[in-house]
Amino acid sequence: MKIGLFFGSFNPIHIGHLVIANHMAEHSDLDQVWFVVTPHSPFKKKSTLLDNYQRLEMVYLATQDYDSLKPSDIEFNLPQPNYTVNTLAHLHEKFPQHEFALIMGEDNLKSFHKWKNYEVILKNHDLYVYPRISDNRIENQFHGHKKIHFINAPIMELSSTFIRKSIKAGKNVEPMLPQHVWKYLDEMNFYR
Ligand SMILES: Nc1ncnc2c1ncn2[C@@H]1O[C@H](COP(=O)(O)OP(=O)(O)OP(=O)(O)O)[C@@H](O)[C@H]1O
Ligand SMILES: O=C(O)c1ccc[n+]([C@@H]2O[C@H](COP(=O)([O-])O)[C@@H](O)[C@H]2O)c1
Repeated sequence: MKIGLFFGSFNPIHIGHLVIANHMAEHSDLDQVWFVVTPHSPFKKKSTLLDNYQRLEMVYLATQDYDSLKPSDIEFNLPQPNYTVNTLAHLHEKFPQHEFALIMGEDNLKSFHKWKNYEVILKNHDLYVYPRISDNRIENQFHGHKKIHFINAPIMELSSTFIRKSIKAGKNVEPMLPQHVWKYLDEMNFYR
């Protein structure tokens, strides 16, 4: 199978993530999309992060009704911060029968040259890039690259940061979250 990996903190997972992942599964040659819950992203502070298993539970709740979308805890037992190149090597060993591609927003492609061993990632994997509004420009080396595929998914300008801040300020965020996720985080009093 060809599997697209959507890496993120998912703190919490929101409708934006789900729309992009579903679009990739439905409108590209990817058979499945796995949401890889990252314990500690290399460029992010850990301070506002919920526990790994609580973030995984929310991804599970968001994806349970979709056959082609799956949660993954593959990074939970790998060294931190989690470098994607290491995770890809680990996945290749564990699932030699699958082909793994990376899903990322245009914003992340603009800083992709700062990722650990990004040349190795590009040598061995396809990148599926969706549009995202952001500053900066895509490096020349990535224009017309045969491993980089631009997929015309809808632009969803939501962010987990905005959702967390809104909850803290007592605002209603229900429409921005998959329904089961909203119920769970409301019951658990997360981000208040
Ligand atoms: N609204 C969105 N549309 C498309 N991609 C998104 C959206 N929000 C986040 N992403 C991308 O999804 C991946 C996982 O996102 P992440 O969990 O880091 O969410 P985030 O909403 O950007 O989080 P935070 O606001 O906490 O930094 C990242 O590659 C991020 O760029
Ligand atoms: O491997 C790297 O050097 C690297 C650097 C930055 C980000 N990443 C991955 O990209 C994912 C999205 O990053 P972020 O910071 O936009 O949440 C994150 O979960 C990491 O898995 C990976």
